[in-house]
Amino acid sequence: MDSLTIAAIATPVGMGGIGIIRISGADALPIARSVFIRAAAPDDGGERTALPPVPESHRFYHGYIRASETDRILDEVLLVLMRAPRSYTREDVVEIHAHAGPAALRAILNLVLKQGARLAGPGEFTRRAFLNGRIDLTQAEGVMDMISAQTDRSLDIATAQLRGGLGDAVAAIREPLSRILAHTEAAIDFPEDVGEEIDADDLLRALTRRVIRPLETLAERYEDGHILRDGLSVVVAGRPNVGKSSLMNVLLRQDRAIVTPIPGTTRDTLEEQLSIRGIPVMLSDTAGLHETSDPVEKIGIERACARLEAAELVLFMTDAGLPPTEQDHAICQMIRHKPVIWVINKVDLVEKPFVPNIPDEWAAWPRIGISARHGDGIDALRDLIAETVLTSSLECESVVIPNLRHRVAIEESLASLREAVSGIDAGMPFELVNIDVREAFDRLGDILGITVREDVLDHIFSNFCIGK
Ligand SMILES: Nc1nc2c(c(=O)[nH]1)N(C=O)[C@@H](CNc1ccc(C(=O)N[C@@H](CCC(=O)O)C(=O)O)cc1)CN2
Ligand SMILES: Nc1nc2c(ncn2[C@@H]2O[C@H](COP(=O)(O)OP(=O)(O)OP(=O)(O)O)[C@@H](O)[C@H]2O)c(=O)[nH]1
Ligand SMILES: [Mg+2]
Repeated sequence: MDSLTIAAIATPVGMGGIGIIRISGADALPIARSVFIRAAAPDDGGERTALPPVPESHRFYHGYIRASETDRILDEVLLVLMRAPRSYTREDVVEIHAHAGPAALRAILNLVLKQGARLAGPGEFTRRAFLNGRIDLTQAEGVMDMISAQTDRSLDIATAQLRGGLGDAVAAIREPLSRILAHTEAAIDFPEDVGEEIDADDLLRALTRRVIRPLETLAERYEDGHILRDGLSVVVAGRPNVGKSSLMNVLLRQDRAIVTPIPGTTRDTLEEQLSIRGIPVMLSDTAGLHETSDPVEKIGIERACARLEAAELVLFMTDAGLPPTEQDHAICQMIRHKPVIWVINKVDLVEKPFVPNIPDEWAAWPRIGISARHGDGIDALRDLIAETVLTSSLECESVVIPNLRHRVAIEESLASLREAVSGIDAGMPFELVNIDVREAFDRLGDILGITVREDVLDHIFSNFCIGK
């Protein structure tokens, strides 16, 4: 990566009150100077002036952006300089706060680029913050999650990560591991000095207690983090016509799915993201499950089954006015190992829902009567979903493992540590054990971005938006 000064529009495209152009690098100030003139301040005798030779850091200057060739004023702006290292990237940063409008901002950006800045790549400001040591890689990833967070809970996770929660947890495990590593390496390099002193039992105890167990605890939190980040996969399943699509619509508060009295209305799987009591949910409506010879319906039902396989919570729906059928029992066979809420729909049609001698499995599921058509019981259903999710898997702690990259690194680290342990148990020489310990240590370094490869960095930051 080059060390050129970079620039980009930092605010969203579109119309808004204010838009910000951000410039970072050694030339940020000279570039800003060449495009900016200060507004006439009364105590300057009404003269427009250039920026002072040494502008104050973190102070707003009021003025204009001027194209030097044409002398044309492009916009009235506020400009702020943040002197290295007291800036987001730890380089000199200049922000131009202009009127937001796609054309206006682009014109200013073009001017800045003409003065020698390069257009920033996706996430490049944050990448520089990382490379210059202001934040670790998990914090950089937290920045990204923060931007894409759509619900309060995913926001909580991103904020914790941004503050360094995960990074600190990993660093706290990496630290004792580094001491163990130093020890085993010394044993190799100077066997006559320390070789005798290393006690295999002590080593095993330290590895297990200080490293392996804390790492295992951290790994367990991945699932929770993933749910809060990508949304819990909730699938509505049941026979045709029980009201699945109606429930989808009422939960989404919009007419998303087609609803008709004709069984077999929903043919394909529909999927929408929503927030239920602050929990991000990916909700799927599926084709009614039953035996059919219709080839289109068949495909829809196959898709529904595939979706059910992957579901993290199933809303199993029956019709309050109808007795359970063979079909219902077949569906239950499919979902019996999953968390299920039994949703009895159309309670508006009956005095009492139809629940005669149901199988044990059904009886064990939390059950709720609703009317998807009239909205009865929907709030209670939302509560029940949140409660089921929170009590079954999600214990939202401040430190969770939110992405696959982290999980893979932790799993690899654990695998190497277990190798090391069995090596020590088997009385292998430290030279060999040390290879595994070093490997485990490096995988933890990957999480923080200490030992991570350039192409991995490219991949992570390519998911960012330009200007961040
Ligand atoms: N106008 C503006 N608003 C913004 C940002 C920005 O870059 N510009 N941010 C961009 O994401 C966020 C705020 N995050 C920031 C994080 C660190 C530093 C920073 O300058 N840190 C230095 C020095 C801090 C100090 O002296 O107080 C450091 O930590 O070394 C700035 C912004 C959100 N709002
Ligand atoms: N009375 C009453 N009718 C309902 C209720 N919920 C849905 N319906 C009606 O039941 C019929 C079927 O509803 P859908 O939501 O299309 O049912 P579905 O389960 O998606 O049906 P398929 O897509 O064919 O599997 C429609 O006529 C709805 O208006 C309810 O709570 N009460
Ligand atoms: Mg439907």
